[in-house]
Amino acid sequence: MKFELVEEPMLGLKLIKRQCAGDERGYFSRLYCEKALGEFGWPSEVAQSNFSKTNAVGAIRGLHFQYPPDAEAKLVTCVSGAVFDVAVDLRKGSSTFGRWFGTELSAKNQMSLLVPKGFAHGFQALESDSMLVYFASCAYAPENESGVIWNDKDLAIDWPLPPSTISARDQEMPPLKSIGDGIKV
Ligand SMILES: Cc1cn([C@H]2C[C@H](O)[C@@H](COP(=O)(O)OP(=O)(O)O[C@H]3O[C@@H](C)C(=O)[C@@H](O)[C@H]3O)O2)c(=O)[nH]c1=O
Repeated sequence: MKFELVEEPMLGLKLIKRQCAGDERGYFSRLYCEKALGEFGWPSEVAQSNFSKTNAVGAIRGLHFQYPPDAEAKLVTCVSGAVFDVAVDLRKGSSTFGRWFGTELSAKNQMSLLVPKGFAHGFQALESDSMLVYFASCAYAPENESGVIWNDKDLAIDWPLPPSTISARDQEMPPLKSIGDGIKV
C-alpha cells in the first residue's frame, strides 16, 4: 500500500493520497514510508513525529516555519476530523514566492500534504477534536522558529470559517513583508 500523487500546486508541494487496504476489519494504510516518500521528494530521515488535537471548530494554528539550518519539510496527515491545511511559499527565488495553497485534509479523504522546506504551514479545524499527525525532517528549534500572521493582508488566505481560537503567540506573528525576498533553503 503506497501513495498516489494527486496534485503538485507549487514546485515540491505535493498533495498525496494514501492507498488503503480495506477488509471486514477496517483498513490499513501507511502514514510514512521512507522509500515511497523519498520518490515524492521527502528530503531525509524523520527527525520528529508530532501529534496535535484541536478542540474548537474554526481554531487556527500557524502559520509556522523554522529558518535554516533548521528548515523543516513536513508531511501532514489528519487522522480524526477535518482541517483546512495551508502552505505558504517563502522560498527565495521561487516563482511562487508569497503564494498560498489550501486544501482539506480529513480522516475520510486519506490525503496528506507534503510541505517542503521554505514553506510556512498552518491549518484551521473544520470539525471539533481534529487530530493531526505530522512528520518533520528537522527537530524543533525554538531559536530558529518563526511565522507569518494568519490574516496577513498580502497573503489574503481564504480561511473557510470565521476564526475562533488562535494562540497568543500566533496573534503576534510578523507580516509576510518581514521576510523580505524570502528564505534561502
Ligand atoms: C512545535 C513544537 C512545540 N513544542 C512546544 C512549544 C509549546 O510549549 C507547545 C505548543 O507549541 P505551539 O503552540 O507552537 O504548537 P502548534 O501551534 O500546534 O505548533 C505547530 O503548528 C503547526 C501549524 C505546525 O506546522 C507545526 O510545525 C507546529 O509549529 O509545545 C515542542 O516542545 N516541540 C515542538 O516540536
